[in-house]
Amino acid sequence: MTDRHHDQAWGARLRAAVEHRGRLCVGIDPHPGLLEAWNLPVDAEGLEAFAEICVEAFVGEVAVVKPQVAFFEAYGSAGYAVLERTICVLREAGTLVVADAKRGDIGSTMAAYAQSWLGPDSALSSDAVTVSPYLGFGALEPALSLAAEQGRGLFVLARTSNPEGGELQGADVAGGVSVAQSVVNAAAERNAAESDLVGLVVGATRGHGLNLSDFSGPILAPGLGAQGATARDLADIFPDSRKLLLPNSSRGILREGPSVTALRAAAVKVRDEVESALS
Ligand SMILES: O=C(O)c1cc(=O)[nH]c(=O)n1[C@@H]1O[C@H](COP(=O)(O)O)[C@@H](O)[C@H]1O
Repeated sequence: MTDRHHDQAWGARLRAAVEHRGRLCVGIDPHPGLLEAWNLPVDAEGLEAFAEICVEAFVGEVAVVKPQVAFFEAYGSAGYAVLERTICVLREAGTLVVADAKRGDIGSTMAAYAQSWLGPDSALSSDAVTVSPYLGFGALEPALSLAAEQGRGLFVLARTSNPEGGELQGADVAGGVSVAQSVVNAAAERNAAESDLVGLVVGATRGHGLNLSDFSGPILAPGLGAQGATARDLADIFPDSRKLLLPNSSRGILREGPSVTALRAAAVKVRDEVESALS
C-alpha cells in the first residue's frame, strides 16, 4: 500500500477509529442556506470558511467525516480546490474521510472515478467513497480492486434514505429477491475475498426490509436529524448489535454552527446518543 496515511487495510482502520471515537459519521454538507445562516458569502470563499470551521469542530471528536461532494462541485474548480484541502487536512489529522460522490458507470469509466477518489496520486483521494451499483454491481469491480489494493473502502447504495428510492430498490429481481437485497448479497459475496472492503448504504429513516445476516461489513446509515431518524430508531431498524453501523447526520449538526464550540458540542451529543442507543 503506497498511501502515506496508513499501511493497514480499510476495515482495520475503520474499526480502530470507531472503537476510539464512536460510530457517528458527521457530514460536511455546505448547503447555500447554511452558508447564509453562518453569515458566510455563498461562494468559494464562504465554502472554504465553512469547511475550515467543520474541520476544527470535528477532528479528534468523531471517527468519520463525510464531505458531500455536490456542495463543493457547485463552485466548479474553486469548489474542488476547497474539497481537496478539506480531505487532505482531515486525513492528515487522522480523521477518516468518506467522500460522498455516489459514482457509478460502466467499468472502464468506473476505473477513472476510482483513481479520482481512491487512487494514491489524486488530490481528492479519500479513505472511502460512496458508489451506485445501479449500472450493475460488477461494473464497480475496478473501484473494488483499487480499494483493496490501496487499503480503502467503498460504500455501495443498497436501500437509500429517501422516500423515492423504494420503487426501484424494492422491486423484485428474481424469486422474491429485491434489487436492494441483490446488492446486499453481492456485497457479502465480494467481502468473502476481503472483509469490510464493501460497505453498504442503508437509510436509517425507515425499516429497510433487508436480510443483512450474511453481511458483516460496515453499514453507512444516513437519515439522523434532518431526515427525521433518531438515535433510538437505530436499534429498531438495525437490531443486530454486532453490525458495524455508521449513522450519519449532516444538517442536524451543521445547523448548530458557526460557533466551533457549539458545532463540536452538537456532534459530541449525537455521537454519545448513538453510542448509548446501540450499546
Ligand atoms: O450516501 C449517502 O450518504 C446518502 C445516502 C442516502 O440514502 N441518503 C442520504 O441522505 N445520503 C447523504 O447523507 C447526507 C444526509 O444529510 P442530512 O439529511 O443533512 O443529514 C447527504 O449528504 C445525503 O446525500
